[in-house]
Formats: sequence, C-alpha cells, structure tokens
Amino acid sequence: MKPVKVARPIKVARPIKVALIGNPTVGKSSLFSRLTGIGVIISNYPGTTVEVAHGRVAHDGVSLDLSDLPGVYSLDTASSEERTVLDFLRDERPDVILNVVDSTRLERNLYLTLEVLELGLPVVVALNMVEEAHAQGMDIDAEALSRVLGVPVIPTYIHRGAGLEELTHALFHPRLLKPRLTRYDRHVEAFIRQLMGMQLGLTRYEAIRLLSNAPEASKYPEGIRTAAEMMRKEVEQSHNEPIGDILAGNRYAEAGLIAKGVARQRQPSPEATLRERIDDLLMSPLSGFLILALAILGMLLIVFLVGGFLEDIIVGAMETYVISPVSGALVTHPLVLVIVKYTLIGIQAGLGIVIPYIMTFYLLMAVLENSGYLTRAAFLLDEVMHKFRLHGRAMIPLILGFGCSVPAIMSTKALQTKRERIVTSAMVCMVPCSARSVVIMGLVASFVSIPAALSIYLLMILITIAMGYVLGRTVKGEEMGFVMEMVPLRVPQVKDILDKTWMQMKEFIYVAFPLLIAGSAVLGVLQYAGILDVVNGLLAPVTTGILGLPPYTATALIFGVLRKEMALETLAVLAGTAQFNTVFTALQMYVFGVFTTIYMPCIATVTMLNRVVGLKDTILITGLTFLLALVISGLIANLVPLLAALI
Ligand SMILES: Nc1nc2c(ncn2[C@@H]2O[C@H](COP(=O)(O)OP(=O)(O)OP(=O)(O)O)[C@@H](O)[C@H]2O)c(=O)[nH]1
Ligand SMILES: [Mg+2]
Repeated sequence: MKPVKVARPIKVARPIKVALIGNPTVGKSSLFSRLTGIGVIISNYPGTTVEVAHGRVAHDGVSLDLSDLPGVYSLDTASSEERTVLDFLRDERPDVILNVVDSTRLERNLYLTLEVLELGLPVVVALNMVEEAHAQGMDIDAEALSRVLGVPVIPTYIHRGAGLEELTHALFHPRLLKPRLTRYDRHVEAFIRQLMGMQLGLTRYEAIRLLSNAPEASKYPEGIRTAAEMMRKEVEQSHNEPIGDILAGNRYAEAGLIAKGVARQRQPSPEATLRERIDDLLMSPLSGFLILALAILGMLLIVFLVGGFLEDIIVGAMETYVISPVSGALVTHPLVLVIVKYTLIGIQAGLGIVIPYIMTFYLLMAVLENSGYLTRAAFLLDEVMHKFRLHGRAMIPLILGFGCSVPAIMSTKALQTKRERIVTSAMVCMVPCSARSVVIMGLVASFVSIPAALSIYLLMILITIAMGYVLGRTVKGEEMGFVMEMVPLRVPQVKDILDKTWMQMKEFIYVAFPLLIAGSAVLGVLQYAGILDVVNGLLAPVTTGILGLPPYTATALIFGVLRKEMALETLAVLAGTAQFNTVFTALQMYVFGVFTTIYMPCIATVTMLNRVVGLKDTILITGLTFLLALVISGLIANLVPLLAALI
C-alpha cells in the first residue's frame, strides 16, 4: 500500500508534548536520558521503568516535554504498564508519539507500532539498535519502512548519539502524515465503518476500541454500544475466536509482512556468534546453575574484599587524624564532648562502613542488570519458581533485592497479578539487601569468620524459599501465564553503570548520611540524659533475656529500623569502638547479625510495601519478619551454647 502524504504541520505554541512508547528494553529511557540530560534508571531487563518520568528539551524558543513511559507489548489494558500508558494518553494528550523500535526484534515491535499509528496522532519512529541488528546480519531499509508506515523512521544508535539530531528535528516539526493503518478482516472492517457512520466524529481508533469492548466503551451512548456488542458477537461466532485474538492475528500478519519487506538477512558477524555461544553456556542447566552460584558467591566475596579494604583505610584514617586529636583537644562541658564525639563516630561509621560496601554492591549489581544476566538467571530459575506458583519473572525483584529492597519491591509492579506482587514483595523483604550486607560483612565476616557470614546468606535464602513456598500456596489469586522476554546479552555501558550507582548512592549521601549524623548527635544527648538506659532497660527481656546481647543493642536495633546499616553504626557509637571483637563474643555478633537481617524491613521499604501491596499486607509481612527474627535468633543464641556444652 502506497500511503498518500498530506503533510500538515501541527501548530502548538506551548511546549510540544512527546510520549516515548515502545516495547520493554528497546532503549526508551536511554533515549530520554540522552535527549533531556536527566538521569533515569537504564537496565537490560524488561520492566525497568514502572513510573512515568518527565523532562524538557528547548531549542530556538520551542520546547519539547518528553515523557518516558513503561515498556508495553500492546495497547490493550491487560497489564498495569499498558494501563499506565493508556491513562497517560487519555489524560496528558501528547502532541507526538516517539515510538522506539528495537531493530533486532522488528516484527514484534511493529505490532505495537501499528497500534500506535491507529491513535491518529503524529508519530516519529526511532529505529534503535541498528548496529546490533547489523551485527546479527540484518539490514533494515529505514526509508522503505518510512514509506510503508507513512511516518518518519530514523535509525538510531543511542550509545553513540547517532541519529539523535535528525530525531529531535522530526520531533520539533511534528506533521500529521498519512499513517499505515492495519487492514483487518473484511468482516471487522465493515463493522468499523458502520460504527463510524453511526456517530459523527467517531474515529477509527474509537470504533475499534468499541468493537473490542475496551473499558472506556462504557462512556458511549447506549445505542452505539449495543450495536458494537451485536457486531462483536457476530464476528466472534463466525470466526469462532474472541475479537481480541482476531484483531491481534491481523496485526501480527501485517507486522510480519512489513518486516519481511524491509529487512534483509546476511551472515551474522563473528561477535554475534560468540555472544550466542556465551549465552548457551549461561542458559544450559548444568553450566548455567554453576555460573549462577559462582556469580553470587563471587559478588559477595568482591564486596567483602573491596569493602573491607576501603573500610580499614577510612576508619583508620578517621580515627588517627580526626577522632583522637579532636576528642583529646576538647576540654569543655561533658555534654558538648559527648555530642562531638558521637557525631564524629557517626560520620566515621557512615564513611567507613557504609560507603565502601554499599557502593561496591551497587556497582556489581548494575553490571549484572545491564549485561542482561538478570534475565538469564530468571529463566534458569523459572522452573523452580513455578514450584512456588510464581513466574520466573519474579526472580528479578528477588535478585534486585540484594541491592536495595525499595526498588526491588517497586519492580514487582511489573508482575501481572496482585497475588504475585504480594508473595514476591514478602520474599524480597527476606533477601539481605546491601544495607544488611553491611552488617553481615562489617560485623560477622570481619570479626567472626567468612563462612559464618556466608551461613547467614544461606539461612536467608532458605527462609526466602520457605516464605515463597508457604505464601505461594496460601495467598489466593490468579496465577500468571505470561512469558518473559529474553533480552540480548550486552556489554554494559560504563556511563549507565556509574549513573545508576550514583543515583542510588545519592539517596544515601543526601538522605541517610545527614540522618545518621543527626541521629548520632541525638544519641549522645539521650545517653547523657540517661534516657537510653530506660529504653534499653524496658527491652532488656528481649535483648538480654532472649538474644543474650548487652542491653544497649536495643537502641542500635531501634535505629536500624530507620536504615538497616544504622544498626551497626549505632552499635559502634554505643560500644565506643568499631573493633567489635573487643566488646562482643563471636556468638553475640552472629546473633546480632541474624536478628538485624531478619527483623522488620527499614522504614523506606515499609513505605514502598504499603504503596505496592496495601496497609494490611504490609502490617502482616512486617509482623511476620519480626516474629521470625525473634524465633530464629533466639534459637541460635540459646541452642549454640547448649550444644557447645554437650560437645
Ligand atoms: N546495543 C544497543 N543497546 C542499546 C541502545 N540503546 C539502548 N541500549 C541498551 O538497551 C537496554 C535497555 O535500555 P533502556 O533505556 O533501559 O530501555 P527501556 O526501553 O527504557 O526499557 P523499559 O524501561 O524496561 O521499558 C540497556 O542495556 C541499554 O544500554 C543502542 O542503541 N544499542
Ligand atoms: Mg525505561
């Protein structure tokens, strides 16, 4: 079909609203970040963006308001991402749609493009990852594709900035061309035309939505709704298929035809072949599980070694050059002394314990995320996950949980059912996040032993599995029958990794660090006033009675609710030293490590849990973790001495 071009410039005095729409992992956020200079999380797994991000680009007095939307496979209303995109289109009414297409998966991506074209808005297509398609031996004729689709198609390679100028130009000059519209089955086409004739101004898109009984169909007058209903029944009866399937089938056929017409296949490059070989190794059950185990173990060891090395340097330097000289030189009121000393120890703990471990963790996690390894781990564990009546997709939040529970729980939004979100979020709360790793590494690995620290990770993995097993069988609701898309392996972009690590560290530096310093100063005052002793005394039956720890650990555990790593920092402040082995026995350190890891998620996690699963389930999950912490660490604290005595 040769589209007739009727180029009509759109006149808009206000900023031009551009919505980035495309399949997951096609590079929408990369493009958004490149065009606006605004940092958004970029990862190589589907479902990274779950909330809309906004940014502005100005040029010659005109601005573009870009919105980065979650990735979708179609414009139905089946998934929460699709709802977010459709709601955005309805409420924000963008002037132009920037449809980002992955050249390596052209046919599947064009399915969405065909739906986007039906919206009747100006569309610009960014044909992204052209270099990857080229390496795979696929050449796409962008001009031919533009002619077929009836809209501008601009090849891009975002990492190199290729095509971006042309793309921006097209966005600043939106034109309503004659887009290619899917020609449906003739039965369906006849009904679309009939519906359009029934109501003045009804667009083709609206007629299709009415016919497929979309949620917004209820806002139309009764007459046209009933007619659409009858038509749908007739089509479904004659085809013996739901209307959604008929429309999807027609779009797939059309997308396939277009893709075939514009792409040419050659021999793949040696690099692409090598990538496939590596992929086979990562995905075959035997080598795959071995590599997964090595990856997790290697990551923990690197964090411990690098973090421990940096910790030694920073804590030592602070002690020698700041804390000792300042405390020695201060001859003043004891309250001032206590505040200054506590504040300095707080700073020392923040700089020395947290930054080295958390930063290393985030860096490594970012490499796993951006290489595409995360999706491979999810596929590998898919079968295992089904035993918990979960989809392999749920593995992504669980692995992200090793970094931080907050984005991990946020990413459960990409799961399809509420049931899966609840079960997975509860499991995420049990995965030792990097803050809990600070406690495990900074206390147990450093002062007890590395195997002892690893045993806590193993314990947590077992608890997570048990939790998933029990909840997977008890929480009611739909199970997900959704197949996850495998993203290609990619060499992570250094900039994406550094940006992501910085975005996550920023949260610590701007929010947690001041909190930690202020908290330490307050602790000093409370200590001086004798209030801490009262609180510690009240909680002593638990801390000393059940857990066998000194009463002041109660204060550390209370502060740990603000942020988990603060439990350890506060402990250092209260114990007056970060050389924990001088004040605690190995068992006490182990018990403290286990309790801190399990008992209630930090405040930020609780807030996110509440947003994702609701208050009732948040309270249940939090209560459950507290109970588990008490039982498990209580058992360890009391059984180990008993066993030791027997032996
Ligand atoms: N090879 C190649 N990779 C790219 C290009 N653009 C983006 N990527 C990579 O594609 C992956 C996904 O990028 P994102 O920008 O997060 O994708 P997205 O479309 O926002 O994904 P969702 O938020 O999940 O929908 C990342 O690993 C990027 O580095 C490109 O032009 N070429
Ligand atoms: Mg994104």
